[in-house]
Amino acid sequence: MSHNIILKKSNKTVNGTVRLTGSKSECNRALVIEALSEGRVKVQNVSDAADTVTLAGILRNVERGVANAELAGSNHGPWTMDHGLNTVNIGPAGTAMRFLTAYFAIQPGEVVLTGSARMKQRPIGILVDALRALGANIDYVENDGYPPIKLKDGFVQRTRVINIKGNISSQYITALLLIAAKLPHGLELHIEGDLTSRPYVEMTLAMLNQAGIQHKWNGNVISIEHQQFSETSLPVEPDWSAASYWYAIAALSDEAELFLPGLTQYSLQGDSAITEIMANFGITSQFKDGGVHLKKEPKPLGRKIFDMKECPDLAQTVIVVCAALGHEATFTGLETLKIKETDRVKALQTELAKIGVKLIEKGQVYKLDCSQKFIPEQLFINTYEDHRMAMAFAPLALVVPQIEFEEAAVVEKSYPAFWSDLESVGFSTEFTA
Ligand SMILES: O=C(O)C1=C[C@@H](OP(=O)(O)O)[C@@H](O)[C@H](O)C1
Ligand SMILES: C=C(OP(=O)(O)O)C(=O)O
Repeated sequence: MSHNIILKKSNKTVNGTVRLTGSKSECNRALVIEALSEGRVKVQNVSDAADTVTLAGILRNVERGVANAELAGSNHGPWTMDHGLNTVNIGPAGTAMRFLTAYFAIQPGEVVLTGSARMKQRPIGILVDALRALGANIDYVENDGYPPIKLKDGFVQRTRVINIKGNISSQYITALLLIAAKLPHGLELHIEGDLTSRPYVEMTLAMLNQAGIQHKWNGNVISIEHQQFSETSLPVEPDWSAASYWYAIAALSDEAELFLPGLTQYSLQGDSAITEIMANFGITSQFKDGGVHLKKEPKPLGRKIFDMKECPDLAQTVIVVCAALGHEATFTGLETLKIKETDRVKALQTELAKIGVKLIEKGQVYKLDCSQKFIPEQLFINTYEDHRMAMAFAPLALVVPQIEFEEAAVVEKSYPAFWSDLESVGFSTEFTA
């Protein structure tokens, strides 16, 4: 049953402490590393993001044995039995889809990996081509280049050198790096062209390193030899992408003092760049007491050019804040937004039009035009099955008296407590039937 949610805030002051769930990106890497490590690596602080819960459930079931009749026979949860084959449904979880493709490619047994309707439109051909070149047997079940895919038995490594395009999704590269140390001949990954979302690749290598896996990165070549994981635990930091919505709330408030425990200045998460971005909107970040304190300072607005290539998940947050403030900024690095949970560029354009703001595409550059901006009494925001559409527009409730969001549960993908956390600092929420 789906419910919308109505969000209001009667004043523009926001104070409080918000404990964010673990990073979905860190946690999904940690879970795959744990599964590959044969019991050596343990994850600490597992996130309750739905994407992570799904991935953890699948890996737990693999550990218990793919042929487990009870699980395979059930139509509930991620496992179903379809024409005698195990079908694993990862729903809308992009990283889980990509990481599991590499993971299952080198496991014994046959599995069909599928996902939500949107997942079937999110490309995976670059990763499948790379895995096939390595020696995996993979078939497309419906459309070439897209899930669902059938991962068959009989992986035999044919080469250690793989060329891969870097400009579509870094998740393909992470997926390959995660399995690299398990490959009998290791992996030498040659990244062709630009590398998008680079901090996510750095996060992967840093976490592998914490788990005892060494790498070399020279120019565009990353290599990992066949190696054993060491006995260790992988701690997961709270989610900086989730923190970005609190920075946006602070930016649209008159007065804000927020404490986000557990976040660190030298994070593995590239989205910690939100501290530097939001300094342009008068938000100071002070790292003390084991977390970050945000404070709104009365300052003129700062820079007007933002490149989101290294932090694409912050794009919606920052664009909505600029729109709300009438800050006519220019954005680059938005290319990959079109293949995420929805076409985020189109979704932003449609929803911003509801406050008279245009996001104008000129080749690789996007410009906000706020000349016709207006603040309505009420707003209805469509969310397109994209958690970040809901969360990025929620801070607007500091400016618009009442906002209704389609499908409140959409936020569960990465931040299940989002609405209750808003309530805890004085927003009012009401679910509609
Ligand atoms: O590796 C990861 O954890 C992620 C990488 C990014 O994707 P792309 O590399 O496709 O930009 C990001 O948008 C996504 O939310 C999480
Ligand atoms: C793009 C995202 O996730 P994924 O690619 O893992 O579905 C996201 O969380 O913004």
